[in-house]
Amino acid sequence: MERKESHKPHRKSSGGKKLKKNQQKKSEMDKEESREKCNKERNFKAFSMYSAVRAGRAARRALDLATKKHHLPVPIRTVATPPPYVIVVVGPPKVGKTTLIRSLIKHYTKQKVVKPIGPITIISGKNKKLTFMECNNDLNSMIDLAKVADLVLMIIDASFGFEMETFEFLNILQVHGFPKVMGVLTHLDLFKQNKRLNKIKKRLKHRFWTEIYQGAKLFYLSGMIGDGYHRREIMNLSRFISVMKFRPLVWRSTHPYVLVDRVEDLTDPELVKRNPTTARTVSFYGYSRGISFKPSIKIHIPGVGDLPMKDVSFLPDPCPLPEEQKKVASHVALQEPLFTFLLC
Ligand SMILES: Nc1nc2c(ncn2[C@@H]2O[C@H](COP(=O)(O)OP(=O)(O)OP(=O)(O)O)[C@@H](O)[C@H]2O)c(=O)[nH]1
Repeated sequence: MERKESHKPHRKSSGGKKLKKNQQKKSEMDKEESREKCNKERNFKAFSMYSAVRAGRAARRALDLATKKHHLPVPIRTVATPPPYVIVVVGPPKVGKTTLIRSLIKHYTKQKVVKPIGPITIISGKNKKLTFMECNNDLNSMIDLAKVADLVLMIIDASFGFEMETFEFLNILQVHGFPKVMGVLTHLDLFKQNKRLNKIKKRLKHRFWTEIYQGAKLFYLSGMIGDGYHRREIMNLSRFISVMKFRPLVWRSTHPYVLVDRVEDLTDPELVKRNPTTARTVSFYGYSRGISFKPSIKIHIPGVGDLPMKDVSFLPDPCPLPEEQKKVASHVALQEPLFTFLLC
C-alpha cells in the first residue's frame, strides 16, 4: 500500500541578509515615489524657507523694489523731441574726467577730441541726445551744474579714495533735487595685488552706497590703453547710459531754463569802445528745457541777476536726430526746441 506523505509547506524566512536588503530597497523606492507625488501636487518652492532671517530680508527687499516703482506720474511738457540730457562729469583734479569724456565721445562718434572744452552734444540713439560737460572744481561751477544735470558721473580715484570735492558736490546736489548719480572708479591698475584691489573695491562700494543709496551703480575702469580707457568697459558704461530712464525733477519740469551753449554780444563795438560799461545786448543760444519760455518773463543769470528778455525765437536744431535729418532731406519744415533769446 502506497503511503502518501504530506509535507509541511516551506516557511518563508523572516530574517537574513538578502531579505533585509530587499526590504530596504523597496522602502526607499516607496519613499521616492511618495516624494515625487508630493512635489507634483504641491509647489515645492512653498516649502523652501529654511531661515526666518533670510525670508525676512527677502520680503523686505521685494517690498523695497515694489515701492521704488511707485512714482507719481510726471506730465511730459517737452515739445516734440526732448532736449539732450545733460551728463556732468565730476571729480577732484587729475582723476580722469577729461579721459572719460574723450573715451565716451570716441565710442559714440568715432571721433577723437583731444581736449573737450565746454558742453559737447552727441546723438546716442534713435531719439536720444546727450550733452557731456566736465565740472570744474570751484563751488560756482558745481552749483550751476547741479541745477541742470540729469546724470552725474562721479569719478573717484581708487588709489586716493573719496575726496572733499565729491562730498561737496553731493551736498550741493541734495539742495537742488537729487538727479541720477553713478560712480566711476579709476586708477585701478595701480593696484598690483588682486587681494588688495578687491578689498579696496568693496570698501569704496560700501562707502559710495552709504553716501548715495544702497545699491547705487559703481563702475570700475581697470586702466588705460593709449589715451583712453578700455573699449569694452566704455561700451558697457555707454550702454548703461543709453538705456537709463531720466526722471524729471519737480522744479525743473515746472520752470523754463536753458543751459547756454553759445553767447554772442550784439552791442555796437563803437559804443563799447566809447563807454566800456554801456548797456549791452546779448544773444544766448541753447536748448529750452522744462516748460516753454514766454517773451515777457525775466531771466535769471547766475552771478549776474534778473534781466528783461527782449525776444525769444526758434532755431533749427544744430544736432538733429537721424529721423529729422531724413525729414530735412525731403524738405519737411522743422520746428525744433532750440531757442535763442535777446537780453538787453
Ligand atoms: N594709470 C592710470 N592713469 C590714469 C587713469 N585715468 C586717468 N589717468 C591719467 O591721469 C591723468 C589725468 O587725467 P585727466 O583725464 O586729465 O584728469 P582730469 O580729472 O580731467 O584732470 P583736470 O581736468 O586737470 O582736473 C592723465 O595723465 C591720465 O592719463 C587710470 O585709470 N589709470
